[in-house]
Amino acid sequence: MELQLLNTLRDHNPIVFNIANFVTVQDVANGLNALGASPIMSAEVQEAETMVQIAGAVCINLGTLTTTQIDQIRVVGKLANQYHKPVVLDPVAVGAVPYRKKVALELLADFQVDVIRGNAGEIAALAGMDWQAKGIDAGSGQGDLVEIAQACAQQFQCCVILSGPTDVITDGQRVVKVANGTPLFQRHVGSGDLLSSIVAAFAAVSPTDVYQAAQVACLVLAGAGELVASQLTADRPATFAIDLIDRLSLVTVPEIQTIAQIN
Ligand SMILES: Nc1ncnc2c1ncn2[C@@H]1O[C@H](COP(=O)(O)OP(=O)(O)O)[C@@H](O)[C@H]1O
Ligand SMILES: Cc1ncsc1CCOP(=O)(O)O
Ligand SMILES: [Mg+2]
Repeated sequence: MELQLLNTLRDHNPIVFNIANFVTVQDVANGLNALGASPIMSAEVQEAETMVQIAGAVCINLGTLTTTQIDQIRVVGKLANQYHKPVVLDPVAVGAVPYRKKVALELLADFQVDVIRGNAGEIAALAGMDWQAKGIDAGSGQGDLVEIAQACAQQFQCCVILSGPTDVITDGQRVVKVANGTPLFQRHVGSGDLLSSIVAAFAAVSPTDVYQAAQVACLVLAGAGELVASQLTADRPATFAIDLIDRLSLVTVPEIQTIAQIN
């Protein structure tokens, strides 16, 4: 895995254009900034073309979608394809809310995304596979996570990250698993949103190999979280979230390499 991409990202400080949800927008902005990217959020379709032009990549989050935002997303997605900017889609809660699934499938038919990043409930829903999602959370199911992720990637001709205790990253054929992390990620709302935006940041500095960018993003975030958790003496979700921002700013390639659990 090309972990040096972390240093490349910090050298280039790429602009990441986020269509964010209103729950976690500040966590996402601060997380990207700490890592070494330059976040910008926009909800205005009139400035869509400029946003896409100045950005290295686009992250589209469906967490608090509105009809106006869906129209903006459609314009932004098509512009990103036209300007060859990588697009990451975070299909928040499509496994639990049929309307969201319908919207996500329509958007996926309107423009090409490079990476879909979701939890098991979200990726299974897009792949049309059986799963019991629970709100924004993964929920439960019996299916094989690698098969679900591969089916989703093949259906939408893109990379898929099915995140959770182990992140499954696939381009539809090849599969890499990152087993790092901490259960504290699940105790903080917005961990998945941050991962999606970090994937976009790495895609901005690796636009010709988003599969590689997806792997590095998963390892850097999960590794940083694991390092934070190893210093906490109790279950402290708020402290975890604060310390994660600091760690994203300080973490080095050798530190991540030492703890990497990849297969
Ligand atoms: N139980 C867990 N153990 C380790 N890491 C986890 C665990 N649950 C989630 N993560 C990590 O949290 C991040 C967000 O993933 P996830 O919780 O699946 O997204 P979402 O918040 O969208 O449901 C990922 O980096 C993932 O590796
Ligand atoms: C609580 C909530 N409601 C709509 S979006 C959102 C945040 C989802 O964040 P994540 O999927 O990263 O935990
Ligand atoms: Mg999520």
